[in-house]
Amino acid sequence: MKITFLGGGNMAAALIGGLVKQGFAAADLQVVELSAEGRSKLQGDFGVRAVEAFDEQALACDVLVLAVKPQQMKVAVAPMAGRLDQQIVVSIAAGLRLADISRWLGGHTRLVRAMPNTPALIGAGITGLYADASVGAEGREAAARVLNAVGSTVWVPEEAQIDGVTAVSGSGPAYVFHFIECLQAAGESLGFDEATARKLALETVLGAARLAVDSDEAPAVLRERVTSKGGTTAAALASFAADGFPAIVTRAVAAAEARGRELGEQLGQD
Ligand SMILES: NC(=O)C1=CN([C@@H]2O[C@H](COP(=O)(O)OP(=O)(O)OC[C@H]3O[C@@H](n4cnc5c(N)ncnc54)[C@H](OP(=O)(O)O)[C@@H]3O)[C@@H](O)[C@H]2O)C=CC1
Ligand SMILES: O=C(O)[C@@H]1CCC=N1
Repeated sequence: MKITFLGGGNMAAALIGGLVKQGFAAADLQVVELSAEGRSKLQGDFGVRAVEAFDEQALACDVLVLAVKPQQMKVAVAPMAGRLDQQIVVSIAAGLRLADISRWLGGHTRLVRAMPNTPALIGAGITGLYADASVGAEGREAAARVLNAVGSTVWVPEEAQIDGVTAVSGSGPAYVFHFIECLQAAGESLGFDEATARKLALETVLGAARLAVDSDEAPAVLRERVTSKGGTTAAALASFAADGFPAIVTRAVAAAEARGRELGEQLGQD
């Protein structure tokens, strides 16, 4: 399967790195990337063909992954308008709706919306997928194959739910990194040096996530098992509750979802 990426930034590099690690041949992967520095990094790191603008070779792919920023998409896809045929086009852009992308592409409808996340780089991504009704089983399989190479996938039945996936797992790694930063800073405030505090925070998040993934029990049950009555964890969790932690998370995720919808509405007017 030949895959071309439009845009070779953070997320495309995570996907390409993941695909290469999973055994996809670099010769089957291409990138169209404006920046010369970006192109030479992708060529150097992964051995993929990287070009500045679309040419026939870049167009001759089975799957075209649109990986530029939402605000760059309309201009970036213009050179392809009316030149696509059987390619499955997978947009990973936050917010952008398939109807708008289809219009910018001159009416191409073999479109899939995907929302991956950066752990794709280590094969631990999670991607939400939604396909236009005109995409058959083969097209859905092709899109899922790309994303399954870098982690797991879930299909959602409504396109609007991709904004929810974006808010939970697309942006989610940043929330977890932020929590790690805060836990490390809290450790440093107790007198640990930076390296020790980071190790304590990182290994805790890694171990807890692994335990939760491996367990049949709900995270709430695992949490209760750490929480001795009248003990230290109970004191910390009471402090979280007093500060409204669940509501803080709910509001943050709602803000991300609303921003996705807003981006789609604003940029779709063009
Ligand atoms: N980062 C993440 O965790 C995730 C991002 N996404 C989505 O992925 C997309 C890319 O995000 P991200 O990788 O972070 O962004 P980046 O800005 O890192 O990557 C976009 C790349 O595309 C290049 N580019 C811009 N215009 C063109 C063009 N016309 N032709 C070719 N290349 C072009 C940019 O160059 P230049 O910098 O010079 O403009 C840049 O290198 C976004 O739509 C985002 O919503 C989805 C899931 C997770
Ligand atoms: O912040 C963003 O808009 C993108 C989409 C999900 C993660 N990064």
